[in-house]
Amino acid sequence: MTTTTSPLLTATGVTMRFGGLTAVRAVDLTVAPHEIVGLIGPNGAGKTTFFNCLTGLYRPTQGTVTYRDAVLPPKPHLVSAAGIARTFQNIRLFANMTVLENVLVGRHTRTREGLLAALVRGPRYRHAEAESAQRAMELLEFTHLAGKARHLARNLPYGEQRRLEIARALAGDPGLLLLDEPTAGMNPQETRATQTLVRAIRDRGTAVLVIEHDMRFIFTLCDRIAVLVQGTKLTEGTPEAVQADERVIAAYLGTPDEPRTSDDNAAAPTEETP
Ligand SMILES: Nc1ncnc2c1ncn2[C@@H]1O[C@H](COP(=O)(O)OP(=O)(O)OP(=O)(O)O)[C@@H](O)[C@H]1O
Repeated sequence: MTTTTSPLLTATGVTMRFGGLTAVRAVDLTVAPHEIVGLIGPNGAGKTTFFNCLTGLYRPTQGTVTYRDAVLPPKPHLVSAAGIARTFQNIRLFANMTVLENVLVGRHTRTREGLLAALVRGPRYRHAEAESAQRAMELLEFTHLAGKARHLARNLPYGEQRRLEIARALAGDPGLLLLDEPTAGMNPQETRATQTLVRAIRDRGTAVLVIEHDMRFIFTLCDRIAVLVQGTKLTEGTPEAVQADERVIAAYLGTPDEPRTSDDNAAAPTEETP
């Protein structure tokens, strides 16, 4: 579903250098409301580094990222407060907290009650707390985890832990969700369920940008796909166009290529440590 409305997210000329290594080079990308955009590329292409530039974990060496027309500051908490949520390649749940508590943690960007209010536990705080709990339960229903709300996160099967991560990311009511390899380690059934879930997330009004190595997943799910190779955007287009592009096939098959760019006089890294 490609739309003509103005983009939610616009990355312009995003470059990220680590010393002499240019991990991401002048990448432009947009995500429109109601879009599912895929980001693919061989191992080490710069996909996660690019995500880290979008979500404030890294301050890009060059380039800007805007969300709803405002330039995003390179601070993760400000990016999530602005309305962008993400999941990570490796599971990052609070293993010894319940499923419900994990989602409630994700609500903190939406609740404005401070520490004092929490200590006093006045009516406004209790109202906010009840509202958060209700919203968290709705999200657990949506992700088919409501029956496990009181279970410890560490006791969930792998596929459900990944779904819980998505539920937690959605708890801040983001306008854009970034998923980093959401189906890694999943069996085919779990992968199909994730595909259905991502579509449902989009249908509820949250745009999605997804990194994934599972090509069947990406090509059947995304409205548009961008291909990164050695830090540079090789091409971008519909799944059909990208699938038919011989340069993409060559990049994956590993035709002899130029070595990764190494700028002797590159600037020192300016990223924040994640
Ligand atoms: N913090 C860092 N410091 C130095 N180099 C880094 C850092 N993070 C990533 N790199 C390098 O940048 C390049 C891109 O890595 P990145 O993890 O972004 O690729 P990727 O496309 O996400 O790979 P994969 O598909 O394997 O997850 C790699 O050469 C990697 O070694």
